[in-house]
Amino acid sequence: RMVPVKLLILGAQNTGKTALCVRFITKRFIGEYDHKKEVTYRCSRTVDQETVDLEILDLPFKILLQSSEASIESSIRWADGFLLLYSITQRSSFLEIPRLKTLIDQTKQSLGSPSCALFPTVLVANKADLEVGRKVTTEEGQKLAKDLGCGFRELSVAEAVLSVEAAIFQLIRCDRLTLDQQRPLPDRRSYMLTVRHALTRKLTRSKTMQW
Ligand SMILES: Nc1nc2c(ncn2[C@@H]2O[C@H](COP(=O)(O)OP(=O)(O)OP(=O)(O)O)[C@@H](O)[C@H]2O)c(=O)[nH]1
Repeated sequence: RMVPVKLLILGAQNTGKTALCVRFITKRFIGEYDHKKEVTYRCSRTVDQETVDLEILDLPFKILLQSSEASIESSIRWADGFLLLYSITQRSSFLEIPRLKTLIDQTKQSLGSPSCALFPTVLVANKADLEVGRKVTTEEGQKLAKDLGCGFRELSVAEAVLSVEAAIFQLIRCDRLTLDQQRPLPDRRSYMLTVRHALTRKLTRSKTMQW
């Protein structure tokens, strides 16, 4: 694939969007960030023996709130796949997810895309290390992901780098699958011919076996 895969990370304030991006790019966990602006991270990774160029856009929640609808929509239109983040310690961030998913679906559908299955999305439940402060169960996360038709991962950006990679790789694999589905179907006539040839061969063989 020549063009980079473009991923957009969305979620409520303090869910760990920037921490996740930085973890993925640098493999390090950095607790606090001064900047609160929109950042696009660029990198290359090997996924299933294939090099993939990536662009990951981190939209801080404040910017999301202040932005005009048009500029959020243009970020959504730009993206090939979405990571929706909430924190297991912040119930309001979990409740924010369906609204964000609806925004994605409406924006993509307004482009004339036929189905929401065409927009790979993974729901990420972050801060799994803060078990004592848990406000959203794993089952609730799984159920929401199922209802919204997304993948699901519960992880801790603070504790594990591999699970962050796994979540992003899952999204890239979904994206690839989507591209495969969008490939044109084989020509109907040549397909019918293939079936006819296969049937003829089978019939001839069974006749030979019978007689
Ligand atoms: N304990 C714990 N803290 C985390 C984890 N991930 C992020 N944090 C902390 O959560 C806070 C918010 O992280 P950010 O990455 O700035 O969150 P954000 O979603 O980018 O926030 P906005 O820019 O406000 O939208 C920071 O204090 C992080 O150190 C995690 O897995 N575990």
